[in-house]
Amino acid sequence: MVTIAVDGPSGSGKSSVSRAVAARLGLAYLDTGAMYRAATLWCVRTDVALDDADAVADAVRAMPLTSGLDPAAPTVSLDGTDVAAAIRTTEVSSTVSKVATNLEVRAELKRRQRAIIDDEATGGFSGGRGIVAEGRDITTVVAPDADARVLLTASEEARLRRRSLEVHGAADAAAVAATRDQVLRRDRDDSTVSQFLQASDGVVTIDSSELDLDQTVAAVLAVVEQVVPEAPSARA
Ligand SMILES: Nc1ncnc2c1ncn2[C@@H]1O[C@H](COP(=O)(O)OP(=O)(O)OP(=O)(O)O)[C@@H](O)[C@H]1O
Ligand SMILES: Nc1ccn([C@H]2C[C@H](O)[C@@H](COP(=O)(O)O)O2)c(=O)n1
Repeated sequence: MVTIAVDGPSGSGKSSVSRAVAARLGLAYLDTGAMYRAATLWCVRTDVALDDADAVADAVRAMPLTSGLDPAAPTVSLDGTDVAAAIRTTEVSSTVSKVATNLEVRAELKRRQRAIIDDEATGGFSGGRGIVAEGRDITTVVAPDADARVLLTASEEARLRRRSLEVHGAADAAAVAATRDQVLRRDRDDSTVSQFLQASDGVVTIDSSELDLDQTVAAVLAVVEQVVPEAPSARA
């Protein structure tokens, strides 16, 4: 069983890179940001005001969330309904930090994330091979005992350009400006409860500003090979 933890700010490439690393190593893949997004959507759909911290925490503790761990096709569903697209709307992206900065919500989602990671040690999707989990507090709070811990960073400019291209299909000044809230303001709010802007002790930093996706995946695989020599070999 190998556990790989990846944290980083918005647009640093955590999800794309972690998915690819999990696929190459035959591991499960857990997108913890999707869990916070699903929690936000659940509150909206059950008419819970996001400013009511106690009501939000109660709603999240009762949330019927399922996370599919196949890196080739990760899924997220609420009460059996696929919400993969619904959790990526601008409405969810711009309000998710309200839920993610609720400390009772964090405790509940940490408990669920830990249970998923532990399940992969004995079976689960990977059949006991292990998992790549990514988010904001995986290297520090959820899995500080992970075999490999990586902080994936990129310059503000690179992160804005990537998110702008992804959401607006362009990276001109107007498109980048429209992306600032979802990247910079969100990081500012989220970093009040998690440490993902600087690496903690023992966490390896990879700066992807000047790397393309394949090069970044290769850099993470190289770290894994170095610090976890017993990890499964990467598939082509
Ligand atoms: N090294 C890279 N070079 C160029 N583009 C990249 C790189 N890494 C990721 N991308 C692209 O940047 C966009 C954002 O990547 P991704 O969603 O993986 O980031 P993230 O860190 O998970 O962001 P968030 O936390 O906001 O969800 C995607 O379109 C992805 O294809
Ligand atoms: N471990 C985590 C994962 C995510 N979050 C918060 C921070 C983000 O605003 C939100 C959505 O994450 P994304 O899908 O953009 O990676 O969830 C967190 O606080 N801790």
